[in-house]
Parts: sequence; C-alpha cells; structure tokens
Amino acid sequence: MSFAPTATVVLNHWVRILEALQKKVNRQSYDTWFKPTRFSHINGKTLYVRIPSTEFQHVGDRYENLIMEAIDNLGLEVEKVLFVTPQEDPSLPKVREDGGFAPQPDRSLTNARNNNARQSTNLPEQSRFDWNTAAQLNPRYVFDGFVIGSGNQFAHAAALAVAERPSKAYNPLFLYGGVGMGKTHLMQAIGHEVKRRNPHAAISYVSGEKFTNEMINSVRYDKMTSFRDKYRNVDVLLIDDIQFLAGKERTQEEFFHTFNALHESMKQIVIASDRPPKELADFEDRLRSRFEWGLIADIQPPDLETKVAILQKKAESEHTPLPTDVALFIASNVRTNVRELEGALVRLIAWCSLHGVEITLPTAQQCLKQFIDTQVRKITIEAIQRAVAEQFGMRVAELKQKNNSRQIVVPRQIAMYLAKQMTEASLPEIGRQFGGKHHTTVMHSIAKIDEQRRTDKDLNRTINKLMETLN
Ligand SMILES: Nc1ncnc2c1ncn2[C@@H]1O[C@H](COP(=O)(O)OP(=O)(O)OP(=O)(O)O)[C@@H](O)[C@H]1O
Repeated sequence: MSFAPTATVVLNHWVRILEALQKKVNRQSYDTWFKPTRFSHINGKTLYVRIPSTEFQHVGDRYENLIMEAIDNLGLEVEKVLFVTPQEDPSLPKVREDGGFAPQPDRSLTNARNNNARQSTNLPEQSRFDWNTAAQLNPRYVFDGFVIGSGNQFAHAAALAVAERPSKAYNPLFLYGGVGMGKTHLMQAIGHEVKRRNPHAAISYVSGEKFTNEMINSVRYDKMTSFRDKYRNVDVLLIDDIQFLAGKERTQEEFFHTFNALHESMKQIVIASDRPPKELADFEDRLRSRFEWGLIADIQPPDLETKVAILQKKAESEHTPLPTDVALFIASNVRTNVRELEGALVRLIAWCSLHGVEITLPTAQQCLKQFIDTQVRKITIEAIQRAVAEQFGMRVAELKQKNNSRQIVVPRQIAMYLAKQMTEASLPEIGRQFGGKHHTTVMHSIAKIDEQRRTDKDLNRTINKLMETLN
C-alpha cells in the first residue's frame, strides 16, 4: 500500500490515525480490526503497525482508502503502512521466530519492553493491550460477555472452575458442541481469567489447524526444538478444534507428547472440539483416552430465552437499545447458531444507522427479511431423509422399506420426528413419504423420539447435529 509523503514524522502516528479511523468505521469493525493493532516503529517513511495475527493482514487492503485519507488529513510524512505480526516485527526482539513468546524466564523482560513501548507511544486507554495475551486471545471473549443458559451452564461452570484453579480443578477440560455455540468464547475466557488473576501466567491459544501447520513448518525448517519449547513451556494450553488433527498421525504424536509434558508438570490443558472424544474418528486411542482423563462438558444450542439474553447483551455492548419484541423476533427466527444470531443483530444495527431510523419491530422485519428467509428456507422431507441416511450410513430407500430391524427403525423414527419438527407436512403426508406408513405409526414414532431425547444425551446430540446440518 503506498501513500503520498506529507508532513512531520512523529512517533505516535498510528495512534492519531486510529483516532481518525474510529470516527469513520463502525464500532464493531473498529473494535475487531483496529483496536488490537498497535504502533510498532517507523523506518524512513514506512510506518510499521503490529497486528496480533495473520488474520489481520487484510486490514491494509480493506481499509486502504480510509487509512490513506487519515494520513493525508493529518499531514503525516508516511509513504507506506506495513502490517506485521509479532513474529515479523523487528521491534519485538523477545518474540521467537516460530511465533511463540519467550518462555518463562524471559517473560518479565518481554512485559517490561511491552510496557515501555506502550508508554512511549502514549496509546489511548482503549488501545491499551496486554500484548502477551492479545496476540492470541480475542478481547471480547471474556466470562462477563458470556450469557449462561441451560445448554451451556455446565460447560460455563467447568470453565470457571478451571480458570480459578488451573490444573487443580479438571485437567484436561474437554469442551464440545456444534458450530458457533461458544466453545472458543468459553475457552478464551479461561485464558483471560487466568491472566487476570496471574499476569505472569503463560497462556497459549492455538487452533488444531495452526498447531498442525506450525508443526509441519517446524519439521520442514528443522525447528522442532523451538516448536516444542513453545507449547511445552506454557501454564495453560488452549487448543481449539482438535478434530482437525484427525488422521494426522505425526501431529497427533507430537500433541500426545505435548499433552504428557504439560499434564505431568501440572499445567492446564483445555481442548475444544465439535464432538466428544469417543466420536473423534482417526484419532489414536491413547489420545482419545487422555481427553477423557479430566472433565468433558458439552454445549447445547441455546433456548429462546438465552438467545434473547445474548442479543440484549450484545446490543448493550454496542450501546444500542434493543426492544424486547425485536430481540424475540430475531431469536425465534434465527435458528442456526449464536454466530448467526450476532450476524443478524450487527446487520440490523448497521442498517438502522445507515437509514437513520430507530430499531423497531417493523424496521427489523424489513431489514432482516432476506436474512431470515434464507434461514427458514423450506426444508423438505427428502432432505431430512438424505441427512438421516448419511448420518447412519444407510440408503434413503432403506428408510422407506418394510423392515423393522432396530438399525432401520431408529433412524426412520428420527427422520419422522425431524419431518414433524422441521416441515409443515401432516402426519399422513409424512407416513406416505416413508413407504406408506399409517399416521398412527408416525405419531407413535414422533412421541417415542420426543421422550427418549429428554433422557438419552447421545440421541439428543445426534438430533441437534442433524437439525444443524439441515438448517
Ligand atoms: N452464551 C453466549 N453468550 C454470549 N456470546 C456467545 C455465547 N455463545 C456464543 N457466543 C458468541 O457467538 C459467537 C460464536 O461463538 P464461538 O466462536 O465461541 O463458537 P464455537 O463453538 O467456537 O464455534 P466453531 O465451532 O465454529 O469454532 C462468538 O461471537 C461468541 O461470542
């Protein structure tokens, strides 16, 4: 990105640019993409800005015009703005080449450097970050921002216990649940809370994918020692989306040793996954069994009340009043996951501010019409049959056959139950689509699954998963 040279170079360029940008971009974008950035250094007419991770690299392209405009308006003598990760940042000598922060003995030095840098750049209050943490954790994912409901109560309590007594409460803590249910939020909240209680604690948050990629690079560039140091010298390891390691033998082997090293030295491990340990296919048994050593906590989809509370909490953090009827409207129409719920709210806030109107039920209905239409797009019985057949590894035709073996009956009953829940088809219509079953058979199947679902956690999870897939 190139910018025309202008006036005097001062050290707090980026702070001034940030102040200007804050007035131009919406709060959510600012908080997400700019707040975690910080001034690094200036070399000639190139301004280096530190970003927490490579995910932020698009900021330069996406906001190029606004950044250029701010530089022009401020009359800064800057030709180029370069966004660098802590690994790439030459002003951070204590960050190791493999992306890890220095191990414990060096930690105070790193902090001192960061503190000095922070003072010298005179960052505004809201840009002050603990970079040791910010490089890895999303500042929004704290316990305070997490709404507790029946579906996540247990996982929340377990996470809090771990944050309060790392390695003494449950080790490992294994969190699992569907897409966008708050696993990452909860596991990062543990990191923040541990750090709040003990600023010297070394926390590492890494996704299964990043762990794998870093390992591959370390093998390739002969840096296994520093890779091992990085993950075996932390106080708390938060590893997200562990299912990514499925079938990756070498990475699993490495993670196995990392796990053992941490566990033996009484360091906390928190793992998040989209499924429970016993359903992790292509995983070594020795790993799966270790995942079960501590506590396993699932996160179920939020009920309507929890969804309303989440929306209200998010609106509150945006300083936007959200009438209850609007929150109820969004919560009852967005059925997929919390991420989508947040997406609907962000869209509504942006739309209302753009059109200069208040958030009311009619404006919400108008603005979210298309969004919700896609959500409630017609789900057909055929689609349900396909999803169920795939889930149980059978053919759709088998669901319709006159076969009363248990392997066929249970999936068929589940499919009928889903057809009743997710389509508007009548009982006779459902019966017809399952090989001409009588409507009383359909009724019996639905009642049976409805009852079993309350007590059988595995069944309940399978149904939730199918609903998620279909949605
Ligand atoms: N109970 C909750 N209270 C407040 N916010 C929540 C809650 N659950 C989820 N969220 C929000 O929903 C979004 C998605 O959550 P998160 O990324 O933690 O989901 P996830 O389970 O890790 O999903 P994935 O499997 O896709 O990684 C986040 O912005 C998170 O803050």
